[in-house]
Amino acid sequence: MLEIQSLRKTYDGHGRRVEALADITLSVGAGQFVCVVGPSGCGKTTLLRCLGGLLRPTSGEVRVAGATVSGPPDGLAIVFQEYGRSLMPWLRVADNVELPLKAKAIDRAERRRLVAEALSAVGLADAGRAYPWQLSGGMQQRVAIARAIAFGPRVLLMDEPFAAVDAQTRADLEDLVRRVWQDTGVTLLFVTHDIDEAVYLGERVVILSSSPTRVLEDLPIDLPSSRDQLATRSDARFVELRSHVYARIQEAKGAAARV
Ligand SMILES: Nc1ncnc2c1ncn2[C@@H]1O[C@H](COP(=O)(O)OP(=O)(O)OP(=O)(O)O)[C@@H](O)[C@H]1O
Repeated sequence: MLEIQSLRKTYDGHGRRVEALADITLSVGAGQFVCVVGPSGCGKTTLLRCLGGLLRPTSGEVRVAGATVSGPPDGLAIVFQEYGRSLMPWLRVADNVELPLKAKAIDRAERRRLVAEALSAVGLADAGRAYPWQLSGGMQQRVAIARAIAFGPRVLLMDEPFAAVDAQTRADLEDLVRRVWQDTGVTLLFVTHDIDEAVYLGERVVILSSSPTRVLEDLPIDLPSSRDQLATRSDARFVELRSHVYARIQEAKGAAARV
């Protein structure tokens, strides 16, 4: 479903040249849940932006569902970290969730049904008439997730979506995303700097190197598909996998420091 071939992205400007991505090759099959981790500043957001058609690669190719990405692809939704900036403060919650649906050829009754279903899936069935600023940060992020679900994407990209919420809310949102993935069969690429989160959520964890950024390792997560915040995180295999990812990232940071 997602094909990234020899992707390179260099930013040029104001006398500063940054090679954000050196050479990334990666593919994600339909319905897979892949997490991407890497040292700070290694280009995780740049990678998602190239996939979402928001940035043009310097070279290489990105394909979504077989088509080369040259602008935002059909059937692709993105959830960003800054929920505060991604929701329209002057629109009620239900209208925020409905907004992207207006671009689709579906009638108002069906749109309303999809909105109600998505809000109920994220536990906000009774918040439709509230304004985003009347909700807590975790609730606002759930609205952003509801908006993505209601749209019915084939591909969902998430860029550190839970970085700004408290630990308890974060755990609830992680389980919510696993549930949405299992219920909808959406292809999910989830960027995070949190190693535990990546191992807990994904079927694979792709570890990126420091700049110049490449794929250091594509690690299958052989944990049972039913995950639980307490049982999974104390499982010996979970501890082994997270230690492995941690060691690889430390190694990458060490290699970068020696350059
Ligand atoms: N618009 C831009 N113009 C110039 N340089 C940029 C731009 N966006 C990102 N960069 C640079 O590209 C590199 C990768 O940035 P990016 O935000 O993709 O990394 P990241 O892995 O998501 O970072 P973090 O883990 O801190 O969120 C950084 O060195 C950053 O300074």
